Amino acid sequence: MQTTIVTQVEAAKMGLRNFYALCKPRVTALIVFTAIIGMLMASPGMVSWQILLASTVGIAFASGAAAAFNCLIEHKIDAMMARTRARPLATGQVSHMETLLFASVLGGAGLTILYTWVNPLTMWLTLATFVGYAVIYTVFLKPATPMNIVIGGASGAMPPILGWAAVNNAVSPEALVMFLIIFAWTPPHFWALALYRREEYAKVGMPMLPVTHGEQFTLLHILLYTVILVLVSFMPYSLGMSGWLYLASAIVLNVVFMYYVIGLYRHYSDALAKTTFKYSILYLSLIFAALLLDHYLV
Ligand code: HEM
Ligand SMILES: CC(C)=CCC/C(C)=C/CC/C(C)=C/COP(=O)(O)OP(=O)(O)O
Repeated sequence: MQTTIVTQVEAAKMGLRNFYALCKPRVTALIVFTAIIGMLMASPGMVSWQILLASTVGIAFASGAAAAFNCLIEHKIDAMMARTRARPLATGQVSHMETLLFASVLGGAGLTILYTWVNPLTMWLTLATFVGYAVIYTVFLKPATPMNIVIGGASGAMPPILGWAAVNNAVSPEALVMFLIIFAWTPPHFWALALYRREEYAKVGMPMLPVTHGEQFTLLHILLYTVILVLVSFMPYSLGMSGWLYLASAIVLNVVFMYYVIGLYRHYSDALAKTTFKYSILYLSLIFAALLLDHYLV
């Protein structure tokens, strides 16, 4: 009897772990972080905790559901790539029906929370973001063009706009600047990974830039988008949205990013591409943290 209960508890824990993994938790965490900064930047003072809580939960649920839909649509290619083969759908630990139900309930709950406790504008923008990633990017762009992530990156860049809209019920130039930072950051972020994973993408027939146009062309594009990122990252300061603390942080973060990207362009290695990819995540986390610190301290 006791053994049966223990087994059932273990099975339930395993089930929860699988559904959690479907939400791509670490990516969703950074997405939600940028959304929260969008909320906090939207007001000179403190934002009401009810709006903060409802928006965070609503956006997190919608983002997790979008990731789960992506896993559902891509389970076959996920099963063929070393990086993704342990995902619960690829291993068969959760079924297609369970995933569909989970993603629908989670996404529906997220949108309902946003509509009811935040505002309809945020709900509609989040729905558009959801469709942009789960349908436009995953179904149409990803298998069709090496520019998939440039266009699809618009969905990943939306969270600060969602956060801003949650607080102000509007979209403003400051929110667009934060959008632009993530939008310009996405190509170096993804192509650094796609370079050292290019054989896997080629094997599953995904037309990622290193597969279709080769190493040197991809490196040049990483470099060009990083230059755009550097320019865009100074906009919060030049528009008077942020002060010296942000400026100093952006300079340091940009110098390091350019150092990696130029190094990669001159002497490519998988190890340096991996370091650049990892640094891209640190870069985005810190530049958004700097926006926030500057907002409250300077
Ligand atoms: C179309 C846009 C994007 C593409 C194609 C992309 C692609 C990827 C890929 C392929 C990985 C590796 C995941 C893994 O190994 O499981 C990854 C990791 C990651 N991405 Fe992105 N990404 C995009 C946008 C974003 C955005 C907008 C954010 C956050 C604001 C983000 C944050 C992260 C984080 C935190 C990781 C590390 C995950 C981990 O360590 O498990 N990405 N990205
Ligand atoms: C608020 C809201 C609805 C946000 C949705 C936007 C969203 C979840 C963007 C995530 C971007 C992402 C995980 C890209 C991974 O690329 P990939 O899917 O090509 O990577 P993979 O090869 O690891 O599956």
